[in-house]
Amino acid sequence: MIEVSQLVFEYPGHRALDGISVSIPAGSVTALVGPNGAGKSTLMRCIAGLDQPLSGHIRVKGLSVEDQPREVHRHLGYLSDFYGLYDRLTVDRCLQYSALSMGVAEGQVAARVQQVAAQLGLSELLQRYPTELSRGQRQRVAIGQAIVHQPSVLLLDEPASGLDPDARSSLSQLFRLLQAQGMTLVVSSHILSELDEYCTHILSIRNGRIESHEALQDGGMAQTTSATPGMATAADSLALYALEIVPTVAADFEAQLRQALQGTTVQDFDATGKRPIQLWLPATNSARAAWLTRLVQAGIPVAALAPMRERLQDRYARTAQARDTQIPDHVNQELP
Ligand SMILES: Nc1ncnc2c1ncn2[C@@H]1O[C@H](COP(=O)(O)OP(=O)(O)OP(=O)(O)O)[C@@H](O)[C@H]1O
Repeated sequence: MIEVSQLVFEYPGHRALDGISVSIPAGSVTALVGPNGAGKSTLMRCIAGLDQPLSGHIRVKGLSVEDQPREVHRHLGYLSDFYGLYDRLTVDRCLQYSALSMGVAEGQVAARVQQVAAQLGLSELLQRYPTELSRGQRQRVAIGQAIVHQPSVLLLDEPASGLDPDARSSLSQLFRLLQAQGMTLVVSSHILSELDEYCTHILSIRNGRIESHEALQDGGMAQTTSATPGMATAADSLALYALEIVPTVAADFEAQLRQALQGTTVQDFDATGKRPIQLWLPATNSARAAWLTRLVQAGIPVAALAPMRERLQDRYARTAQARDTQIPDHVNQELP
């Protein structure tokens, strides 16, 4: 749906994107993450055709952003991190204006505005002016403006900043609904727990380069990964599981459990049985079954084993840890 190839973008004296190539599949919800200054907003602006890259190409729905920006805009919604609203137009007028400027046929504008207002809980606010709205309500109007023309791709830069927990939760629901309707979303946020709820992919960038781009399995409900992100083959891919054991009082049980789990990457260990042990197991059923058989034969009273989703926060930290422990190429070159 979005194809970015060898994208380079420079601000005067600063290279903000340094050879980004990525393919974002149709119907996915991609969390765009990275530290401050990584290049997230710049990448979104380039995809939206608002900034002209130095080199490289972007295609949205097969259309070239460089050559056909107007056509691309009809398929694309964009919410900037610093969005503006027309304070002298009512909410109704703001939405109408966006719809018309995005090419919605005049006869369909009123219906589209009503539909978007209902989706975003703005129906009661249509006759108000943006200056009379709370921050969260203004945010919803801005999102309404971005989706009123029913784009197939929606780019949202920090959409939940300044929203209260209720508003964040209804925003998550809205994103899930839009995805279910077939929309492709790219959402940047520093609040990983918020992205956790609805993302299917995580795209991590740093210093203008892609650090990792991974799919979260089953729309994110469970996830396979490798012990060393980015270096696994299909055969050695691992998935995160929750292992429940029957609470056991035997004095040497903890040692017995640790012994049985040796060689397995354990993310959260608890020998009391009060909370599940989180651990990485082979993603293939046969290999996992063999592991489980050995565990039971070792006398561990297994009560349940269930796939679980790794929190984005943990995944992000793990990727960063793997990066920090890798020996850079230039260090290798200096070795005798
Ligand atoms: N107008 C500008 N002129 C010069 N440099 C800029 C400009 N805008 C951004 N930059 C630089 O480009 C880099 C990427 O900025 P960008 O806003 O894309 O990062 P970001 O990942 O969105 O950061 P944040 O999480 O803080 O919003 C940063 O180093 C930033 O300082």
